[in-house]
Amino acid sequence: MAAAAALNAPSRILDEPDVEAPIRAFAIATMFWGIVGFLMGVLIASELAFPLLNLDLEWTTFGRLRPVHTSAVIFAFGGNALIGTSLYVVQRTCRARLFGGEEMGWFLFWGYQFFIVTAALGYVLGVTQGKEYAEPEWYSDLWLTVVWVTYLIGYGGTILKRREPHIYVANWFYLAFIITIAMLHIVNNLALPVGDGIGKSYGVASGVQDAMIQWWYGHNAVGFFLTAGFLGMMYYFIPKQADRPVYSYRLSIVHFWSLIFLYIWAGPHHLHYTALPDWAQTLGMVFSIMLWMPSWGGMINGLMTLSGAWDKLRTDPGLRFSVTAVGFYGMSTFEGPVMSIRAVNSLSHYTDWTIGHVHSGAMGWVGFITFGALYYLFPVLWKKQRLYSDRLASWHFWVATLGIVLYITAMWVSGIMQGLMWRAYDELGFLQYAFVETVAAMHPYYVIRMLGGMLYLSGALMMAYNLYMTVTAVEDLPTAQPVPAGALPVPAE
Ligand code: HEM
Ligand code: HEM
Ligand SMILES: [Cu+2]
Repeated sequence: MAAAAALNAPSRILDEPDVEAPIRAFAIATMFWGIVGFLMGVLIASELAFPLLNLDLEWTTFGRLRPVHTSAVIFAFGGNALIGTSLYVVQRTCRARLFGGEEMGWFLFWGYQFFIVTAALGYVLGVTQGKEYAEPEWYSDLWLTVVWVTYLIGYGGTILKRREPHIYVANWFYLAFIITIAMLHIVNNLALPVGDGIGKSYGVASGVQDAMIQWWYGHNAVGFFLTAGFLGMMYYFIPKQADRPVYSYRLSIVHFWSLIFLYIWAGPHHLHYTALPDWAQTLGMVFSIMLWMPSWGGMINGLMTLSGAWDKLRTDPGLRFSVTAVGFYGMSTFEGPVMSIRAVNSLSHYTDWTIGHVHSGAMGWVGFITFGALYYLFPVLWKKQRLYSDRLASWHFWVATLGIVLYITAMWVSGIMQGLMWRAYDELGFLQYAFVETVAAMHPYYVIRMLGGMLYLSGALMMAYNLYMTVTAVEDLPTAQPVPAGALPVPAE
């Protein structure tokens, strides 16, 4: 009950435009970086299909642009979505203004954009730590640490000064995301700058310890950035869009604790058949398989929230994105545990199967839950009566879904084919295929993936146009009349 009351708490105290202004900026930045990141994805997908497009220039090669893509979609698109929505959600569910106010919001906004730009510039110029998803060199890392600590203070401070006794579950997920990312970021980036320039450092760990720390980081970046944070989004926006309380509040708490407890141990599934001791690989595998359960618990909780409101899927395209996102979440969290089984991983590792798994989670879950939230947020944040065009949003939905389906089915086929070709022997015990033959066999699938990416990108462009028109062409909400105190809703205790 307390939870439902928190979710429906009146947001009148937040009506002053100032606190919302940085959140509007985060919403715009999410859209902007999303398009940049998807465009980069299409570009590197095209480079894999047609290597000529590398242009023979160091700045435009696949090797340098790939981290521009991954960082743009994860940290710029996903990060702006998470910071923006978390600041929106925490103020409403806590009935408190952002701790640190508008200034804090703007510092976070510009500080984070500055981090993104310094990191991306480094990649293009060849400055990198060479650690996947942790490529930025020490100067960008230090700056991000400052911004992130500010974020923790702003977010935590808002929870501490809340006027609603209960801490709604979405905040738990967001807080786990903020705290864990701080810990991962600091430990994985411990490094000593060397040389007279600023572009080089050595990490403090080496060998297999370094590998383990890197994949403890990498795996939990998936678990806490791409999963926990977006689950916070799910737990706030799906009930709002469906106009129903969370299906089971108790399940959401079980979901939370089991998920964060299990995720943190599963990192070694990225290091099967390496120098990492066998027992650690087995540990990672076992925890990954167990992770299937809380993941599906969360999926069921998200989907069942629609009980009695399924008809809304026909009329609310934003909700359609959110619910399909939860479906993709369920799919990728089933595929992940399967791939973590060592025998399966011996086939899938290093192949496009991994890339397909990544993108059903990334484009399907992370992308779609964010699109759903943006379609909900834009009219609310700009106080508009409605979305400019439901029809266009519907087009976005189908075009993007088709794009994902093309992407991941192409990668399943090419990945499994690639794995099988690598391990094929002839009757004399020689490898049956030269490596270059496997590369040639990938070509048609790389073209299909590129087309899938183009569809996904064009969907995002439709969204950008739709949201722009929502802000500029849709009538404002009538200005709210002050509500007499006696008419305020009271939580049912
Ligand atoms: C237009 C849509 C997209 C296209 C065309 C695309 C394309 C690509 C390509 C070609 C790669 C490199 C694959 C390889 O090295 O073989 C890649 C990697 C990656 N992309 Fe995307 N991508 C898209 C959207 C996204 C989104 C929305 C996310 C995350 C939210 C994402 C996250 C990643 C990650 C994490 C990797 C690295 C995977 C790994 O190392 O296993 N991508 N993408
Ligand atoms: C129960 C949940 C999950 C488990 C157990 C799991 C497991 C795995 C496994 C075994 C791999 C392959 C490692 C390798 O062979 O190198 C992998 C790769 C990956 N997964 Fe998942 N996965 C899960 C959910 C997700 C979700 C929801 C996302 C995205 C939102 C995701 C993103 C990734 C990424 C980005 C990689 C590639 C890492 C890299 O090599 O660069 N995973 N996952
Ligand atoms: Cu992992």
